[in-house]
Amino acid sequence: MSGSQRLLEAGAEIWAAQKAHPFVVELADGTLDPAAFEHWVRQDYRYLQDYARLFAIAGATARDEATMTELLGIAHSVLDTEMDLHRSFAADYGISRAELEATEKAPTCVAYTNFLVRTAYEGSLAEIAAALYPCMQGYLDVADHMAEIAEEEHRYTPFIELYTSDEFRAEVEWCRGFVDRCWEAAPGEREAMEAAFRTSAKLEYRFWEMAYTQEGWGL
Ligand SMILES: Cc1ncc(CN)c(N)n1
Repeated sequence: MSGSQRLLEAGAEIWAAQKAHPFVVELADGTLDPAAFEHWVRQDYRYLQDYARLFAIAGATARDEATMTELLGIAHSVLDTEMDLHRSFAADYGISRAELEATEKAPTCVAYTNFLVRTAYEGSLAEIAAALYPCMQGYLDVADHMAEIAEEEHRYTPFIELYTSDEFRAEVEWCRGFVDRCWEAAPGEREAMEAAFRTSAKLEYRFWEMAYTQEGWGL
């Protein structure tokens, strides 16, 4: 069994919980409270800044040119294509790019981005691969599930379209191969990879919950 399959098996119950989360179900059918979605847009924008940083650091750490090219290409596509979706959703809410950039991170967003950036600086390339994998495969699987249960087009359809697009699917496919190659090349890292994968996967679940409850600091 490949490394990515092993990790996905270890995270099966977290995947199921994500697909059943009310944020996911209500986004799919278009009934999600716009305030919860606005919270997601703002927090995810701040998340993606650090997510792009994770790919950039991984790209700088990689030894071979093909891996560097791919990781730095994904960093660019996050900053460009993916964050453009957020900028256009934000514009619908009358939120400027400067306001998005100035959004204060909620506790879950702090926890998730700190974990990713810390892994980027302190972890091995194998751990970084495992930490970023749930963010890619998780969004693709959740969006595929949304596309299956969505009955008609609505205000959130561009979200489903972006995360089920051929471009995003190809990036996820590459990340899966990256995880598999790290798993094979560094057997001594497998335990650390599984721990990083599970932490990211659980934080993915918590991120839906953060947006749905419009989590703040209460201060
Ligand atoms: C929290 C989170 N995780 C993953 C993705 C997909 N890049 C995202 N936009 N936001």
